[in-house]
Amino acid sequence: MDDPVLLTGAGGAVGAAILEGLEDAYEWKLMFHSPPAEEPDHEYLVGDVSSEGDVAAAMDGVGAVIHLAGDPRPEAPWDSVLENNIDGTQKMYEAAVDEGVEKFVFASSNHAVGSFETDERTPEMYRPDDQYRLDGTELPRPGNLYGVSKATGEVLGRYYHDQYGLSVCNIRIGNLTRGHPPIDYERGQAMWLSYRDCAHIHDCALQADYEYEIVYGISDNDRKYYSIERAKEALGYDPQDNSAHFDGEERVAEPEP
Ligand SMILES: NC(=O)C1=CN([C@@H]2O[C@H](COP(=O)(O)OP(=O)(O)OC[C@H]3O[C@@H](n4cnc5c(N)ncnc54)[C@H](O)[C@@H]3O)[C@@H](O)[C@H]2O)C=CC1
Ligand SMILES: O=C1O[C@H](COP(=O)(O)O)[C@@H](O)[C@H](O)[C@H]1O
Repeated sequence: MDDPVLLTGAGGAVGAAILEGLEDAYEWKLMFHSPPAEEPDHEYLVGDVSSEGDVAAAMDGVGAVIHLAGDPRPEAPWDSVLENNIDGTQKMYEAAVDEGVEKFVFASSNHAVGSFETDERTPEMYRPDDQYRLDGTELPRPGNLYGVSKATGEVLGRYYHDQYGLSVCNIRIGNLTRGHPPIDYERGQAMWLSYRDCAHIHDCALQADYEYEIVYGISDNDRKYYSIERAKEALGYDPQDNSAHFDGEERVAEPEP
């Protein structure tokens, strides 16, 4: 990727993981919602993804997009997800087409499929010996309006891929936490995404050749109910971390060489 890569939501947690891992790997153009506390080392702008003008300015001159900006709260109300997540994502896609962007990577979520976690399947599906897997070919099944907005983002990508030819990768991100997996939270450990695996999967999504993909963005956890096979096949994802290698905050095993 020779052209700059636009990273929206650059001031957030996922943005931090990506920038920490890939700081020097790309020419970044960062979009913040409010002025950053410290002057970034990269080109940046402040704007809102629901503003056509801000989005056009952000998209100017970029060859690829990682779109993270939005309301990330599972309990977010409809008004907010409609404006920040759905309308914002549609404006991003429209501007990406106008700019002739090649690749669009969208931060989807485990919450797009949250209703697969039925009373009958839980908590067993969160455990290492359970074989239940979602693999990205299933239809969305959101458990909240935030999940509806993420499923809608995936469908917007399908439309812009089919009608305008953009390469689109939807990463259904699990639970990103810094340093160690969530503690006393089986579900969170099953969908843990470490900071370095988060940077790596986004790197893969910028480098690989694909048409339209939906993949799960989790580390290679012993506990899992999301398959990472498609991310491996389509993107060359090779995660290094596993929530089973931790006892609380402590790493108790190293990744396999
Ligand atoms: N952190 C996680 O474990 C997961 C995150 N995601 C998704 O990844 C993306 C990033 O999440 P986080 O970094 O955790 O959230 P965050 O809240 O830390 O970062 C989101 C950023 O987007 C910005 N933003 C919000 N609305 C905006 C708008 N209208 N225009 C411009 N910027 C706006 C916020 O100011 C914030 O800096 C979100 O789309 C979220 O839904 C999905 C699954 C799991
Ligand atoms: O999509 C998201 O998912 C993570 C994990 O979900 P949770 O229900 O286990 O909290 C969440 O932390 C994050 O805020 C959200 O954007």
